Amino acid sequence: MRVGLVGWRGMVGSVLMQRMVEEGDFAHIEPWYFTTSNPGGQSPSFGGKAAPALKDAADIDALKACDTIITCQGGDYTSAVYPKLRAAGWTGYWIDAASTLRMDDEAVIILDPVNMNVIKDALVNGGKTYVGGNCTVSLMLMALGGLFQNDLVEWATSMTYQAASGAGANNMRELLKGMGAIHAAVADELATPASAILDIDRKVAEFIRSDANPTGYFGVPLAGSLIPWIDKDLGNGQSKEEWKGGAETNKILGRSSNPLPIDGLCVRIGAMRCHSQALTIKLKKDLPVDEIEGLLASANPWARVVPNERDASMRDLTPAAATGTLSVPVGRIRKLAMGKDYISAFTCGDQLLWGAAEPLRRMLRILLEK
Ligand SMILES: NC(=O)C1=CN([C@@H]2O[C@H](COP(=O)(O)OP(=O)(O)OC[C@H]3O[C@@H](n4cnc5c(N)ncnc54)[C@H](OP(=O)(O)O)[C@@H]3O)[C@@H](O)[C@H]2O)C=CC1
Ligand SMILES: N[C@@H](CC(=O)OP(=O)(O)O)C(=O)O
Repeated sequence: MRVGLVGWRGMVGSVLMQRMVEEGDFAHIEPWYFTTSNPGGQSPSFGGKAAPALKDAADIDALKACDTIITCQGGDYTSAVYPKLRAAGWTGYWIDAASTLRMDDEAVIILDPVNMNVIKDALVNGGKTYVGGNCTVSLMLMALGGLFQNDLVEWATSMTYQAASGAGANNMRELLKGMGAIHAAVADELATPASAILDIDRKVAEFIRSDANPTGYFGVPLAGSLIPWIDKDLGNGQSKEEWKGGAETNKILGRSSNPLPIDGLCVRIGAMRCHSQALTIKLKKDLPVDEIEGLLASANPWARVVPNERDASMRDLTPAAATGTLSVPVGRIRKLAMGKDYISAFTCGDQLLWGAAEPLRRMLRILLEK
């Protein structure tokens, strides 16, 4: 299978290449690398596989020569190229990280540990367009698939703690610069054990609010603060990121005609690449906590139940523990005071792996093994 790779050197694309090398995917494909900035340049040789010189990512004829195209180039690229390619008669498989096509009828949102049935139905019916889900949605479903897949959820609300990486590489850099600049603003006082903590705090607050604090990418401070809005304002009090929680979850689960109410607030915090979320879930029936934990743990090999205990939660249920791993820890599961069928849960996971690159890579494998 000739596979066109677009966006391979970006942040999501780099994680995808890394995972494809780790899993030996390049042994099964003929890679053609595309670029928007350096046509004719030398292609990389991921997985030890040589490839022709970089092709122009706007060249429809070159794209048409691919059986499958995987793009992590972004929504603008998808909007510009995908309609032209289909209009030119291309019937290959399009696998995309961008949100542009997600809600189109012809597209399936891919998260195979959760919706392999939906993917297989689409393949049988000739579906050719497969799009990775929103990172927060995918991570929630990887963690809580055991409840959703067994139709045990009446409604759910998710309050998120989303990492800087979701906004892009430059935003990750800005977070780190902000952390460093805050430290520098009070470095002398920190080096002096006798200095007054309220003086340090006042200087930090002044610095965070000052023009010297780097805020060019986020628009407001993130280090030492948080941002309670992610993505566009839909004009009804909801952010687009919050809307995706309900819309995409229901589409992934194949129940757009009978949707579950899923909503919440999405918040950016100063983590690097792990999104966390705290959930309140109304179950359809009263289930014992150990049964719930069993369902979650057995739903897929990556959901890892963390016992609802202090030490285990502090050690294993954090961005620091989950970053760079495919494991999706889920814990803090307990009955809430509202009633026996109300539970809490907390989960976190690497938003560049299950949240972005991994479902694309696995979709390619599904096609190769078809
Ligand atoms: N960030 C995220 O968490 C998620 C992102 N996505 C989707 O993936 C898309 C891509 O996101 P992301 O990977 O963060 O985007 P990046 O900005 O990291 O990369 C996108 C493209 O920018 C070009 N580029 C320009 N300068 C550089 C540079 N210095 N280093 C690397 N690439 C550079 C590359 O194209 P070229 O080689 O052609 O020059 C690259 O493919 C998003 O637009 C979104 O649609 C989906 C889920 C999560
Ligand atoms: N919006 C997500 C990242 C992202 O790219 O989402 P989407 O693939 O739905 O556009 C975040 O900021 O954390």
